[in-house]
Amino acid sequence: MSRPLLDVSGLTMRFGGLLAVDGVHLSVEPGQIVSMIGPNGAGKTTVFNCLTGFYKPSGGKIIFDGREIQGMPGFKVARRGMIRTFQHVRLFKEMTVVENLLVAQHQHMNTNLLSGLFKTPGYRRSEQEALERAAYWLDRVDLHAFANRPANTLAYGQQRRLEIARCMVTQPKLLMLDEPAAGLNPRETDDLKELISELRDQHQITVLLIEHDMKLVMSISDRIVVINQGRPLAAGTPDEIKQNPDVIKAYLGET
Ligand SMILES: Nc1ncnc2c1ncn2[C@@H]1O[C@H](COP(=O)(O)OP(=O)(O)OP(=O)(O)O)[C@@H](O)[C@H]1O
Repeated sequence: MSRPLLDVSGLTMRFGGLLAVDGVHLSVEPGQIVSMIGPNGAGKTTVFNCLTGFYKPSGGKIIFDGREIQGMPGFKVARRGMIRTFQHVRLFKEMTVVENLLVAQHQHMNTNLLSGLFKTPGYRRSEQEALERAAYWLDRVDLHAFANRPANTLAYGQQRRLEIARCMVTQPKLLMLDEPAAGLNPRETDDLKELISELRDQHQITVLLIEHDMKLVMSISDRIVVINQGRPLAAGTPDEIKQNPDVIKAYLGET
């Protein structure tokens, strides 16, 4: 078996007296789609926040792409290739669709103020590559026709797809999606499922997903990790998780 891209052990996050995440372990192999599920308030988003450097975990080890990253600031984690979306759409709403994709790449571009001021050949090359990547991903998410529209004029499902494109232009190693299907209609959810599968199958992207839509989770995931009250409850294939009595009791039984 290959080395996991992400290997989390004993992850703990305490907010005052509340142990929101308590000894979570998680392993994600390259090229897999792994879903994290659990009831509301189980600690899933807190795990995401710890992984991506938004929170400094109270304990535990996070190995990403062979390096320990626990406690590393978010911008450094992002530069190492761990990129996420949020539960609520966070686009630059007044900017156009394509501008959103260019801004995202600037943080990752190998240029500085001087090269930008003097428009050096290296800077121009980077700009050109950024534009080409933006065009490529706009095609993939079916938004090319909307490139020059302000992001806030897009339908909700399109904004969600733009967020994924915005992650993809930064060429991540791990794409983390926090409830990407929330608020989508069944048709948009199907499109999303197709897009995420395409990312894995055609672009070899590894995906870690938080999602409440069980139909989507069960059909798309290679592995599922279940968290309940901050603690790991079960991990396995969709079939194993569907049949796990603890999971049925804690989570699926509720729906
Ligand atoms: N910044 C914070 N300060 C204090 N408590 C927090 C903070 N963030 C999360 N919590 C608490 O940690 C617990 C886990 O919350 P979290 O949002 O991680 O759950 P979740 O599994 O993502 O839930 P949902 O599925 O509803 O999004 C909750 O009790 C929440 O109130």
